[in-house]
Amino acid sequence: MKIVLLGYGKMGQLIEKFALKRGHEILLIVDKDNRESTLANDLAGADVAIDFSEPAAAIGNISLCFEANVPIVVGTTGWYDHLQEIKSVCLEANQSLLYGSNFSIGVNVFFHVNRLLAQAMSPYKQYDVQVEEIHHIHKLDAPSGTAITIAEGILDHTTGKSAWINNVVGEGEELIPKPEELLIESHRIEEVPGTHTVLYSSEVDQIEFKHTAHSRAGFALGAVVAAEWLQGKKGFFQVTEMFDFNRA
Ligand SMILES: NC(=O)C1=CN([C@@H]2O[C@H](COP(=O)(O)OP(=O)(O)OC[C@H]3O[C@@H](n4cnc5c(N)ncnc54)[C@H](OP(=O)(O)O)[C@@H]3O)[C@@H](O)[C@H]2O)C=CC1
Ligand SMILES: O=C(O)C1=N[C@H](C(=O)O)C[C@H](O)C1
Repeated sequence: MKIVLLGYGKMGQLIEKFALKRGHEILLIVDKDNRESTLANDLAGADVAIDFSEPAAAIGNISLCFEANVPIVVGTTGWYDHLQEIKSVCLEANQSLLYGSNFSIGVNVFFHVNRLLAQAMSPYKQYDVQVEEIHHIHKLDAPSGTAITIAEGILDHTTGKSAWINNVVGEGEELIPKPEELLIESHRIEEVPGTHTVLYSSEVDQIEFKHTAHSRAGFALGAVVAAEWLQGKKGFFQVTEMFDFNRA
């Protein structure tokens, strides 16, 4: 595949390595030096674009790819308030987009089991549930996209909780969750790649369900595999659609 990289920071550079290893070609890199001047014409000839830029840049990059008729994989988080609007544009314009808050296999298994766990816990009202995420201090968005996906999985299966709220520990005044609110607690510590924990706590015990990324390799390889998966498909997809957990 001929790939355009939108964003060439920590993730973009690692994705380049995995893409080359898997026999792909990097056609164009769009980053701080050329992002203002990049036009749809510059993307001509690309099979796919992979966006790991920043929350404020994602929508512009998606529009650029739609204009250029180039399928796009979006790993950038923090733009999900615009998801429905982008989905409509994508479908109306017959374009291809795959997005995911987390491309690692481990986290996608975690998403699946998180839903099963929420279902199993739903009758036991003596347990309160909370999500915790830990990331590096450079992260621009909070809560993490992964934590939002986890929270949505819990909210879908937990009666009595209707929305999530977020506290970034050490930043501003901490919100006290109401019983119907699901707390996502965010921590920003040194260079942590990404740790997510779901906690069910009662007076007598606690269940901790945790995923720890040891590096960014799982995210980067997953993004390249997602770009391969998207080839020849039209429509609006989530990374979870690449996995079939019902086989086991
Ligand atoms: N879905 C997943 O599996 C994962 C998602 N992420 C998400 O990916 C995003 C990037 O993460 P990461 O690589 O760690 O961040 P970095 O800050 O290391 O890299 C982002 C890069 O994007 C550049 N950039 C900013 N605006 C644009 C633009 N309009 N077009 C192209 N490039 C632009 C930045 O340049 P400059 O510094 O000059 O502004 C920077 O080099 C984040 O939103 C993060 O949450 C991260 C890991 C996994
Ligand atoms: O910014 C990061 O680093 C990460 N962002 C994604 C998120 O917001 O969930 C995925 C991963 O946890 C790393």
